[in-house]
Amino acid sequence: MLFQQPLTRAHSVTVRAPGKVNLQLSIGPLRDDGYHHLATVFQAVSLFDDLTVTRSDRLRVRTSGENAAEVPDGQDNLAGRAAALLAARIGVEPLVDISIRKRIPVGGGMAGGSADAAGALVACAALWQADLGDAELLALAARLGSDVSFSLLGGMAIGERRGEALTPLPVRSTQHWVFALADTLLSTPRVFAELDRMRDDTVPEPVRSEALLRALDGGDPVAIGRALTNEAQPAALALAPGMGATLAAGQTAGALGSIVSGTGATCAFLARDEAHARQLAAALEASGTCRAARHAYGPVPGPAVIAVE
Ligand SMILES: C[C@@](CO)(OP(=O)(O)O)[C@H](O)COP(=O)(O)OP(=O)(O)OC[C@H]1O[C@@H](n2ccc(N)nc2=O)[C@H](O)[C@@H]1O
Ligand SMILES: Nc1ncnc2c1ncn2[C@@H]1O[C@H](COP(=O)(O)OP(=O)(O)O)[C@@H](O)[C@H]1O
Repeated sequence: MLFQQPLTRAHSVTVRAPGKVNLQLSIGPLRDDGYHHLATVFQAVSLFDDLTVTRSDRLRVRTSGENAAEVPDGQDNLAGRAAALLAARIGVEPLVDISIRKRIPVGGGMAGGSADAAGALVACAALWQADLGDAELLALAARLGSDVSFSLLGGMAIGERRGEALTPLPVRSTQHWVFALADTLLSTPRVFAELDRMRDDTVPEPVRSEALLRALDGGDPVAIGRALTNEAQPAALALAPGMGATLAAGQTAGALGSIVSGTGATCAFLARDEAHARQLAAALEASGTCRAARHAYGPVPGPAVIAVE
């Protein structure tokens, strides 16, 4: 059992849930159901949201931290939806206060909402001593959003279909990243719609990048940096052109790879090692092309219980 940590009548459970970056994002044609087939390589990274779930008389969600005002409350919040879905599945009332401390940039292409949903599944499963297997928890995750299954799994994985069909990848090395946080938020459906608008009718099915998988196998950061690709990037740049200057600043400062994270608006820069990442972060902040630059590393495990009361 990967995700469940049964507890005896705890009052509250705190979980730490990581964000993600896509090292490859290949996007097929628009499907009839409004989604796109993907071939992506997800990596969970050390930018974390902390989420505390406490027994209560009703379902509430409160958010604090950067851009908390942009995050909805209650069942519009993905963490609230996750708690309600799990409660319905196991036949209990979703009577919990969920308090989220956000560090993953909101609308940043780093799956913060999905991290919170996955964190809520783990925390509530522990609080309610839910007797579910990993496969069933992953299936609940997939119903909440395309990215939530990976947010639950953590580590590194290939994602296919909507992104929910996962093949875990072995971890051969640690990557050090700098994430340049933007002043703007980007909406995932808007970026996909812009991509569809920019493309002609002959979009091929997405394919896994063998070059990236080989580079990850070898663990050489220079090769990994060269193999980073993101087909959503032109659409994200069309909607948030300011990211162009951020990407250029990272390249000038010596990043091994510079890429929009998912559908943006965060830019991700690969560094040689931790010291190089700290230099890059300082150079990006000095460039004035982003709101802030954060060092993080990956892969890291999925949501983990860090406190029980
Ligand atoms: C693009 C990715 C890449 O990892 O990440 P972000 O940049 O948002 O972090 C994900 O696929 C985002 O996953 P997630 O945020 O869970 O998306 P969902 O809630 O399932 O879908 C939101 C909307 O995005 C579009 N969508 C999402 C996934 C997919 N495979 N095809 C799509 O076209 C659809 O318009 C859908 O209505
Ligand atoms: N717990 C949550 N955290 C962040 N955003 C959430 C959450 N629940 C719902 N949302 C909504 O999802 C939108 C995008 O979520 P987020 O995961 O931060 O970005 P992205 O999809 O770019 O990775 C937000 O603008 C917000 O309206």
